[in-house]
Amino acid sequence: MKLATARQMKELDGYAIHTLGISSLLLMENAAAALAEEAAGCLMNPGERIAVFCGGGNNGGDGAAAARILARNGAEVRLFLTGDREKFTPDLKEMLARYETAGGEPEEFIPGDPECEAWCAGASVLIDALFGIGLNSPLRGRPLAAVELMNRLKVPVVAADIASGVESDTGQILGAAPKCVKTITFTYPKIGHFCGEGGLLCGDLRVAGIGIPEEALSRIPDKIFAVDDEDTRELLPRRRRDSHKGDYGRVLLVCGSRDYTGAPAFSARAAVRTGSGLVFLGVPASIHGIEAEKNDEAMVISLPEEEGKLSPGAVPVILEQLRGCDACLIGPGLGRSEGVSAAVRAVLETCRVPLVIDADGINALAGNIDIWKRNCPVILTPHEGEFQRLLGRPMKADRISQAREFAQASGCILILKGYRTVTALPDGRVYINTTGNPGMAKGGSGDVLSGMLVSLLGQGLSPERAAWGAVWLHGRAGDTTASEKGEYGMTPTDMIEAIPKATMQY
Ligand SMILES: NC(=O)C1=CN([C@@H]2O[C@H](COP(=O)(O)OP(=O)(O)OC[C@H]3O[C@@H](n4cnc5c(N)ncnc54)[C@H](O)[C@@H]3O)[C@@H](O)[C@H]2O)[C@@H](O)CC1
Ligand SMILES: [K+]
Repeated sequence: MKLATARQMKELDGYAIHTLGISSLLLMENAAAALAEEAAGCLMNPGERIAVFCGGGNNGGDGAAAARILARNGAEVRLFLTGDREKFTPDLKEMLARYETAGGEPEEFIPGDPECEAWCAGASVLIDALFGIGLNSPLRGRPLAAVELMNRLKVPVVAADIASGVESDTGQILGAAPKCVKTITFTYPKIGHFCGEGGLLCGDLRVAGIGIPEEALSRIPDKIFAVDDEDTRELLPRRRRDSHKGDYGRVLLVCGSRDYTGAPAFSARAAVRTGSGLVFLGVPASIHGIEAEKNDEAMVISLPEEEGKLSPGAVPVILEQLRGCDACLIGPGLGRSEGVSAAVRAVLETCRVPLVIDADGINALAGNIDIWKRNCPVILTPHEGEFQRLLGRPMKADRISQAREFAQASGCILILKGYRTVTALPDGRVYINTTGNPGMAKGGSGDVLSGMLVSLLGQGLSPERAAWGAVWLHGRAGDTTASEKGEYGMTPTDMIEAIPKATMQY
């Protein structure tokens, strides 16, 4: 699902209005009709109360027009204004005039007014039309008081375009924002509906067309996406009836240390469950027996080690194993040592097939290995802590900008894990994941993801599709697990067991 930035939306609206000659008031009426329909959906009967909070921009204009439509349909509507009248946009002024012509009386919102608060407490729905994509500073004064009132009352809030106070391009809250049951957005969803706090506040999201023609819509570049069911429909390769295990990839996983015996098993079992033909798991010699015990399907290879971690002597064995493999994963549970750094460096320089570098593989890269020296597509899968170590400094911008900048500069695909994991591609495209839940926030989850990812790469998916596809599928397996076991008790092992169900739609 394509997303738009605030600037792109403004350019698109401007193009529709000034170049195609579509009336801005018509666009606003269309937006308001969709908003009114959603608000009316919250009523038990048409005569119930609705409070509409309008700001001084065109988002307020949507609210004013929706107020007129709802009142005409029999609702008991009050419209509260929070902006300075002198600064109202022309379209808001026109919508207020139409509201008055229809018999409505816009009121000034007075913070703390007991009569207003008591009336609003008896409403069936509140409409938040304070700010949309034009928000440019933290909420203060009357708009802030209106948001605080909305959050205090136990009345469902429906947002016009985006919850006011949510920054459209990042999802960050500027000052405060209402918790909404529904958001009705126009033309394209925005990043702020999926990322950051904004993703938690918008409630059910509906996207309404407001009459901007197809030819104009294509002006928004295909750069930012929220991955949805539609995008992943054809994700996995078909398994032909006459195929054999060689058709589903040989993958090499280099993982584990004496202190981390779970990570290799999570990754290897996840790769098996995601459909790999052959999984080779290279681990330090001292845990070979443990891993062999844990993994029936994977072929466990013993690697030279020192004190439970890979030694430089492991490098030639790993490189030998790498030959003939279709994809490689290095990192989960390796710990930190000279041998680990040597192995990561050697694999990076030698590998000719897609390479996933995760966890301690990323830590080994931080500061001392040049990731530009490589001959294969590289996918890095850090969480925020690992990412900052990789950058060598704290993140200074929002997750999306930071991830995109890194992917473009390094030429690597970056999967920045966390709530709404971001996959950034070297060409500037960014995919925001929509699956997953807090039950997955447990040690071992990341190892499951990297195993699924290397499996998809081995099965021949392009590195781009494998990256955002594995993240989505991993979240889906997590969601299936949470629905069966609950978020508290679910484990990475449960998630691995849920991968088959998560892949069953294909
Ligand atoms: N023709 C169009 O452009 C359409 C616009 N529509 C609506 O218009 C919205 C965008 O309208 P605007 O660009 O007027 O912007 P907004 O209505 O989002 O409001 C921003 C206005 O308030 C000011 N402002 C920003 N942050 C503030 C703050 N923290 N405190 C006080 N004032 C602040 C800004 O200077 C700006 O004038 C969309 O989100 C959408 O709801 C829809 O009606 C569809 C068509
Ligand atoms: K709003």
